[in-house]
Amino acid sequence: MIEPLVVEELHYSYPDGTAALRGITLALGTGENVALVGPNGSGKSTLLLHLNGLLLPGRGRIEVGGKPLSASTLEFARRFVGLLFQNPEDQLFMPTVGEDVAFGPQNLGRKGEKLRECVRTALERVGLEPARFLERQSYNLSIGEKKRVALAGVLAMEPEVLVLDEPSAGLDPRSRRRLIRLLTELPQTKLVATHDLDMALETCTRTIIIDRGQVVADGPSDQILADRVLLETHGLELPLSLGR
Ligand SMILES: Nc1ncnc2c1ncn2[C@@H]1O[C@H](COP(=O)(O)OP(=O)(O)OP(=O)(O)O)[C@@H](O)[C@H]1O
Repeated sequence: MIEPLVVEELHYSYPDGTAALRGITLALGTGENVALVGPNGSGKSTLLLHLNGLLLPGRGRIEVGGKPLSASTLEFARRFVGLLFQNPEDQLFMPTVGEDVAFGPQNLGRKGEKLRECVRTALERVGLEPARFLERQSYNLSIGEKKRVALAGVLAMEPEVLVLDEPSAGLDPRSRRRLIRLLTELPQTKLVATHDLDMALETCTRTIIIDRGQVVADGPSDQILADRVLLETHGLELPLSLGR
């Protein structure tokens, strides 16, 4: 069976010489929900940026939907993997919310009522009322609203795999709860980088810990996220729900 995401021995150093990834190997099965956790600077965002070709491996190999990621498969990979950036301001660039969410599906050939419907559905999924938000200017939104518009833009593309960088950061409690519900409902394969270990526990059956650019643990969330010693060794804390 084809695994939607495969990463083998991935190494990456930034141009200034910072070694951000030092031999990452992991694979996601179809429909799996996997949390990627680790302290600040451990390499989570750097790894995620590789998964749709925004960064290219220094060494190692990435397969997306069974195809090695390369210049000739980049377009396919960007359709297959929907990436939510850590900073929503890197993702929103059109004047209005409606145009931002429509941008991806429009590029895939959607138009007319089908396009409008897909934009409305995506906004509703992230809890933003289309009538209130479609004409709003993206740059005037609050951080939490921007994050939700950016997620709506990713969902509107209907990718096979969702790769989400800190999706709950900046969300108020009700929006966070809605996100958790959405993540448990969406059928896609998901890789979710997060510091929100309670959300990880609720939405992901598997958790991978990375520290200093290496995978240091990979297993069932209810074991990994309940292991106080393991978490503390890697600069993390027990989820609140497990009695920190
Ligand atoms: N553009 C860059 N140039 C040089 N070094 C960078 C750059 N971006 C990130 N780094 C470094 O690469 C390492 C990994 O950073 P990365 O952003 O991937 O970590 P992270 O796990 O996502 O952190 P956080 O939890 O704070 O979001 C860090 O040491 C960071 O300082």
